[in-house]
Amino acid sequence: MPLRNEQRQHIETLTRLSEGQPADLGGCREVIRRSWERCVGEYRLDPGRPRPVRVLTQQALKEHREPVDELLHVARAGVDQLFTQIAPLGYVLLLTDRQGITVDFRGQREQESALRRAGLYLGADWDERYAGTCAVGTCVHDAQAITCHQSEHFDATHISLTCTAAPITDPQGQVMAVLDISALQSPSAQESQNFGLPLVTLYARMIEDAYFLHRYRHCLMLRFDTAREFVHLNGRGLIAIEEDGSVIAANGAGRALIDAHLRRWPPWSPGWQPSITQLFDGELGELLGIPAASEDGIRAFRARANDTTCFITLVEPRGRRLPPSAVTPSPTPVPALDRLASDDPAMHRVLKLARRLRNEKVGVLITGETGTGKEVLARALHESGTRAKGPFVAVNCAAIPESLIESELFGYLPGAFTGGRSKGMRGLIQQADGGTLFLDEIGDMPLTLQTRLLRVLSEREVMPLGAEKAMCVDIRVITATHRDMSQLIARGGFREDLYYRLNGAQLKLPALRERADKHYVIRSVYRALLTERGREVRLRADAMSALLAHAWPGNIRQLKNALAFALATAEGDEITLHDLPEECQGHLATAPRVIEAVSQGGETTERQALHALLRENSWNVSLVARRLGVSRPTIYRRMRRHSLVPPNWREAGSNPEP
Ligand SMILES: Nc1ncnc2c1ncn2[C@@H]1O[C@H](COP(=O)(O)OP(=O)(O)OP(=O)(O)O)[C@@H](O)[C@H]1O
Repeated sequence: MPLRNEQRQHIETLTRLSEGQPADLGGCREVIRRSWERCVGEYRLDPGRPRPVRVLTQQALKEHREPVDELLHVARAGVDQLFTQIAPLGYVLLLTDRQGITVDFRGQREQESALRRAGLYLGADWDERYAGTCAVGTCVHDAQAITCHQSEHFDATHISLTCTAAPITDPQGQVMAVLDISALQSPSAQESQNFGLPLVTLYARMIEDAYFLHRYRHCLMLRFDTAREFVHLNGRGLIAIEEDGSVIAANGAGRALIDAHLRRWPPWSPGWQPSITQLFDGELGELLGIPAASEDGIRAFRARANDTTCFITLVEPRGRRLPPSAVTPSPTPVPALDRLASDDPAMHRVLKLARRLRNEKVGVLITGETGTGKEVLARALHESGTRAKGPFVAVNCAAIPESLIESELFGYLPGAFTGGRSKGMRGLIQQADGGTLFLDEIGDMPLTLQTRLLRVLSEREVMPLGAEKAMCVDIRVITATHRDMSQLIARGGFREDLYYRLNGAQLKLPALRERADKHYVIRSVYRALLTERGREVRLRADAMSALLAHAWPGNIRQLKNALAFALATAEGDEITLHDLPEECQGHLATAPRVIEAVSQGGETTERQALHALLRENSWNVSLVARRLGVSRPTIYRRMRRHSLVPPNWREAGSNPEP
């Protein structure tokens, strides 16, 4: 067959390359250049002698089809579906084995002879060693998806074709087949093929997963994704396990998670594999109990490899149910604590520890951003323990002026100081006798009082002002802070010995934006507000979506305020997106910057962000507090910390006051 002009030019370029002469490879992609070098160097292919297409005999084809028979069976639906999408665009479909032999094919009958001549046919050999650089062969070699467009093909016979291929890997991660779409003609611009790569990759993954599910259909399997909505439909990760939690096999995403785990915790012995309870932060009984534990059969767990939240469903072995003994019973219910969360992994850990601590006397320090529910958790701990019948006294150390905090906490006898009540006062510590004393914002407690508090804790006695004799108290102390206590201790602002006394155990509440059970939190806060108001108002899906998407710098407090605002202003019997405060409707810019700055611990950035927000809101502190979802005193405190003074106060020469 006479060669066309562009074929002659192509041969010339590749011949120069093979002879080590300078060749014009301008714009040639690295992956293609490496393949060309393999063709001339390793495979000794001669660009000057284009090779005819090789199609295997029926018998030889049968020998190639047999080992992949199971895959061909499972892949059929995916192959047909992909072909219906690409056929109208003039493409054909090839499924090859790992040697590049076409073991399944879909194409247009009316083009049969042209397709056969081009090698787009059942039995055609697309091994790089024979056919040179091509999508299938190069994909097998590099184990990655590739488009080989026109003159990127090595052999001049193929330079009018455009082909895109993606590997289908087996559970060990080896290429077992290749899915390819090809066309006889196409526009010369490579960009015209941009649609192909993601499409073929998607179908290759679907076939890979269908094969995995089929192959391990008699095993227990975990299917996971980072989006709850996709888990059942198209969860990316699949891990087949034994009933004892050891891993049998995993698909691509599952193997990626295992690899990330091994990178974080390198194994002590070669070939060691983490078990499922090492991969995910949960007990085996919790993982095996997923179907019974949630309405949608999905539960969130933390992946230890990268600390992300994974939503997991359990696929039970076909025709076999798990024996009930495999599923450990859920822990004894503790309603006061249980209602605080649904299936957020971080909350799950907090509540598990809280359950254990509820009747212990150890000091509990609750940390977390403002509004995450530290006081709510402290109260739940109190209500769930043996002190529930005793008092719960909450003290916000930041809200009481420094001059009063001592008398408030310790109390005083009549006449102890001028200005005191004539009958004296029982201090808050004494008021908590037999119950729980909750000291919020403990980091703001003045140093002198820290010393006195330490004495109360070690001696279990309190000495009111003006008293000569100490009085016994039986209190459990729970503290909370949103400040970095180690920094505060390093700066000398907090006594280290007191800190260790208070911090017998730490419960760290996650920010609302990080919680996997946001939906549950929104629903329960909303339900509580409706009950309080005795109303029945529906929360429409658009409002719920905006609430789920919002960053909630002020956490649950801000959420509660936003819902209360919507309930107060909504006119009909439902809350829509437009009833929510403007900043929750999806275009808030400044507020998250403030909270980001805070969470990154950047004082300068926090100052700048807060300053910008104050200016933007004409120094209206109430408005800024509402936008950030924090209290006014919190804003005043931050303004004081950063020496931010409103212009009108500067003129009057006064200080910001809460
Ligand atoms: N699980 C919950 N369900 C319903 N409401 C909640 C929940 N958690 C917190 N809230 C509400 O959110 C608001 C803030 O809660 P709380 O005062 O406990 O937070 P905090 O972390 O102590 O805040 P701060 O750091 O500002 O002291 C309160 O109005 C509380 O009622």
